[in-house]
Amino acid sequence: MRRPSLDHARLSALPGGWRVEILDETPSTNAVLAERARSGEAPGLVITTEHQTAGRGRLDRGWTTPARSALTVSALLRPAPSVPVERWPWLPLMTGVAVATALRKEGYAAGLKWPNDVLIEGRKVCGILIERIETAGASPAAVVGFGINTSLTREELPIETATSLELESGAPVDRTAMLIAVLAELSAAYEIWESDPAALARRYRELSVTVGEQVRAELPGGDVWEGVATEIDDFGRLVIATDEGPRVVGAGDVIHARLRPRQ
Ligand SMILES: O=C(O)CCCC[C@@H]1SC[C@@H]2NC(=O)N[C@@H]21
Repeated sequence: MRRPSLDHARLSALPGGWRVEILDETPSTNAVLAERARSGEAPGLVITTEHQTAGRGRLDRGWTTPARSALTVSALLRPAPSVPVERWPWLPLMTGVAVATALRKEGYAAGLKWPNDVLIEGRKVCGILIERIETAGASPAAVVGFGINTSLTREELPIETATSLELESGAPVDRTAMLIAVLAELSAAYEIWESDPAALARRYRELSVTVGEQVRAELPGGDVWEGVATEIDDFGRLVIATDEGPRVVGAGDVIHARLRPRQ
């Protein structure tokens, strides 16, 4: 059965100033939006597609999904120059807060695996990739990309520790409604990011499913640290109690010992 398309009409006038453009097919919504950002596009533009064929993932991985089986979305922000640059690393975590909050309001038991994977019952349902784009004559842009698996079947999942909303709920997902809900939460989380970083950190910590877990952190330089994740610090980094003492992780891949493959 053909999966339903996004509903242009319901996405045409959204609160928060979001302007949504829907592409039938594109290699990567982040790539399209980054190009628009470089040409000086104003914040608020959202690019989504029915079929992303060569999406970009974290750590140079790919992110490709069958047509109409996911929400593959990129939203353009241009933080005010008055926001300190040290707050930028919180943007991916902020996006995780927005997606997890939207999913929770829809009844999913969503949580955040550090830094910004959204999990349901230990399985990944959404990945997030933020790209910073320098723009001549304007403040730098953040391309906020997220991919939510909405109706992927078990056979279509890229890895056995992934899931989709429909696999979790057993019910069809209205992708248009879900996109509207996530954009509303993105507006709210962005406002908190701009005005009250401590409140954002509190919200992130409430949603974290990594703190308290036995984890293995694989760092970009090749180091591997194992231990219990003890906290998210004020810079959004993960602190791990290893046998050699506390270690602070700013970037890398974190694997939960208890991540469960779908049976
Ligand atoms: O590796 C991850 O977990 C991050 C995946 C991010 C995928 C999204 S889908 C929409 C946007 N466009 C891209 O090319 N990537 C992001």
